Amino acid sequence: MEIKGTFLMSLQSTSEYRSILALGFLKSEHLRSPSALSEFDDILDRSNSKSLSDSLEDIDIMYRDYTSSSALESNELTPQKKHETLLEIDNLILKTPSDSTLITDLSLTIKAKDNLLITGPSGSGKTSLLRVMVGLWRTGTGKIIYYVKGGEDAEKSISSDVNTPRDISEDRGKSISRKSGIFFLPQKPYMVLGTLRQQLLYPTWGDDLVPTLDSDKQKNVLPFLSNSDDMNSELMKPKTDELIKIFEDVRLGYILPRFGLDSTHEWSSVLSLGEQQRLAFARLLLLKPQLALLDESTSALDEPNEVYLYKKIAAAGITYISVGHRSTLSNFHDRILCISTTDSNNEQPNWHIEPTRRESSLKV
Ligand SMILES: Nc1ncnc2c1ncn2[C@@H]1O[C@H](COP(=O)(O)OP(=O)(O)OP(=O)(O)O)[C@@H](O)[C@H]1O
Repeated sequence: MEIKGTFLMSLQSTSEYRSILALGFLKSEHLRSPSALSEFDDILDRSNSKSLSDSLEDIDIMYRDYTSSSALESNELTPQKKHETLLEIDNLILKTPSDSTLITDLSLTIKAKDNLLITGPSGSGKTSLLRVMVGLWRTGTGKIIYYVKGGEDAEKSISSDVNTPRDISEDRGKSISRKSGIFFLPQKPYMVLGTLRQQLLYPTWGDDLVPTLDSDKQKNVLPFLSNSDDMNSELMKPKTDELIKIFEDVRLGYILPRFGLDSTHEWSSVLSLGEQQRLAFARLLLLKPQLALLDESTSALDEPNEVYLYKKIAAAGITYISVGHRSTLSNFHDRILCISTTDSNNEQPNWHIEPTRRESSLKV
């Protein structure tokens, strides 16, 4: 995964900026800070001059209600059933904002519990594909359709928010993403200013939190949220004993006696990257989204911890798509999407899908 610059500087186009706004990700507190404002001005100025990338933005992302999935293989319409279609990618041609083609004519369907690993050489476009899937990039052509609960409402909200950024309120942004049932975990998890309790509750129950945008280490993070609007209610908010259990579940129980749940620290400095990655999995296990997009999210973990966490999310019924280089990752996935670098002399698609061969002892 390529990570360069600050979070703000990593926004590549007006659509990224709008997507972030649409998700209510940037809080008004940040927009009031002079340095943040000037960074935003810079971004907008640069974005306005990016007529090339904007003119290339032709990838459609749609959210449909899961009951409309044509690929349902049973007559029962209960969500989360195995074989329920969660995602369809149709004839996707993925380009960078500077118009280089990364992936040619990709079509694939992801069904519940059909976990996909994306591999390929460095620079082939794995992270870019996830960027497109979460709406950060739209450069290229084709369609991405998510089948989620309340999909049609989510679709309407997204298109209107993207088209009318002035009208975007944080609440609307949050409710859109809550409906999406999709959660994106980057390699470097997003640490908010606050307590460990608040780290865990972010982003779903973290309405009072301030993202730490001032650190060079915080970037490229788009927390799409989970199950339903109800998730945000105080009633659903996890209680202290549940939070403690989740820390134990991701093998982070040992940090609680050290810090407690309610003291504030600069967590991106205090916790190792592996600990931050486990904390991000704790958020995932609290939210239990339908689909998780994992971009080298276990890269700083040793193999036993990686196996353990994948087993946990599989047991929680979360379907996932991972990007990663480690060969052991194939043990936790059903299929591999292999992307190769594009060759202008070859008209064949630069990708293929193959089943994984798993070591039975490591299967999740
Ligand atoms: N904003 C941008 N404008 C132009 N090109 C870009 C931009 N961002 C990334 N790229 C290029 O797109 C290509 C794919 O990048 P990407 O990060 O998707 O690769 P990757 O397969 O995830 O690589 P790695 O395995 O090293 O993480 C790279 O050549 C990169 O330089």
